[in-house]
Amino acid sequence: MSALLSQLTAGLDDLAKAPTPAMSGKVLRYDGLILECTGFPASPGAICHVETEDGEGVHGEVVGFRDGRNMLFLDTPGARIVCGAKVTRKDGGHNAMMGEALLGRVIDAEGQPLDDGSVPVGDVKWPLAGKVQNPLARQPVDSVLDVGVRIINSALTVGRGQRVGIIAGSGVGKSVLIEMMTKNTNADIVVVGLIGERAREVGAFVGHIMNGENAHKTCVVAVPADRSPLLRLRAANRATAIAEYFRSKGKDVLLIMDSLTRCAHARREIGLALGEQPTAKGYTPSVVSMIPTLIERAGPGLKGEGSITAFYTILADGDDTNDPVVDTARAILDGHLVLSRKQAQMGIYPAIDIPQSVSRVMNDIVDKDHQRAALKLRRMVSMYMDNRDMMLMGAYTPGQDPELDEAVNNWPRIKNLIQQPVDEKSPFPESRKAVLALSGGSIG
Ligand SMILES: Nc1ncnc2c1ncn2[C@@H]1O[C@H](COP(=O)(O)OP(=O)(O)OP(=O)(O)O)[C@@H](O)[C@H]1O
Repeated sequence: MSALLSQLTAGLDDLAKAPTPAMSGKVLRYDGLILECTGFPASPGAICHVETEDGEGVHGEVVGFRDGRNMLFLDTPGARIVCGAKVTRKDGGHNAMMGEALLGRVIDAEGQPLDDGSVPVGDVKWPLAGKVQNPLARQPVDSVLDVGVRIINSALTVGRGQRVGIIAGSGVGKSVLIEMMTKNTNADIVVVGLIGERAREVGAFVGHIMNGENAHKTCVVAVPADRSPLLRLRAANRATAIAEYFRSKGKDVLLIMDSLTRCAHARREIGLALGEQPTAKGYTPSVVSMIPTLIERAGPGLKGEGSITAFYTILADGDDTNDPVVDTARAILDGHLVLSRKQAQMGIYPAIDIPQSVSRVMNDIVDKDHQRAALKLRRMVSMYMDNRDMMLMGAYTPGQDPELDEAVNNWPRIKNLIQQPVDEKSPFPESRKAVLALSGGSIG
């Protein structure tokens, strides 16, 4: 017995004397963005500190290793790094601290405050890349999430756990729409990821949503366009991780990611810098795999958990709705809202193009009367919009097509249903009543 004990003690002593693996290396190659250093144990996603000539130091994320060397993508492109500079591994690359302290706060990709408050201190460690869930164990999407926007609640009803794209060109009212949802939803928690937007816009947007009645249950993660692509992707992961954390606590979370396209651009920048082959519109294969990975993290939770209802804004450059990001996202999302420039030009806001938009879960979560009324509204809008040019030319004569006549006669009421000022809230029961009243269903 005593021999075994002394053997064990000796073993422990040896272990204590063994050299700990070096957690630092020296810069060998640097092209202004990607850095290679002598290898040390660090998996992709780990954060390292790199010494700079001016003594400030910068951070980089390990994106891989090759021939025994670590490759880092820097969060400060063009930093003054010299050959042989020291690279040291830091903690905190893979996890983030979560807790109630995040609510009512605006933070950056690293979890540092962008508002006037102190660093929000969480008490639970959560992986930034998310926790893998058994898809079969997830709850179904079977109840309505009230987003407070009449046309969405009534004609494109969103379910708790649904993932929806907002596809739009520039300046057609995306930001105002997400501001309305953020302020008016009845979700328990709202998480907004502002990724790669203009800094001025970020400030204005945060100012608006953090003054609403939902501000106390809202967390914003913001990284403007001028920051490194790495930070932009980190912010998207952090926002999703925060939503996952609150879902695991049984909360129904509304996650808004503005924009998925800028996340794709960030991934493209990193992929190209690492030598990936560009495909359509310069997007690299890693972009196509990143989009489903990010979107699949949202959705309903496991039994006893809450849900993440997610909206991803997708920029249709030049109003091209066949963009690869639009295509990839549309295939995996459970619905999309297309914002129409034509409708915005007519001054009808929110400029949601009803015939082109779809909520794939609506029929599972609303009653039959509501479904019929929404379908009728869709037909009337489509009829009116398709024949509008003819009417403007004076070629429309009533009495030739009863469906078109009905759409024309109802147009002022349809417009009233769609139009909603920024500061107006339209709860789900009221929105449902409005569409049933318009389409002649029983309101009951
Ligand atoms: N519900 C609304 N009621 C009245 N006006 C609106 C509404 N929604 C949008 N607008 C008008 O549309 C303009 C553009 O909206 P917004 O800034 O949301 O567009 P965007 O698509 O986010 O633009 P960008 O692509 O530049 O970020 C607003 O300044 C406002 O005049």
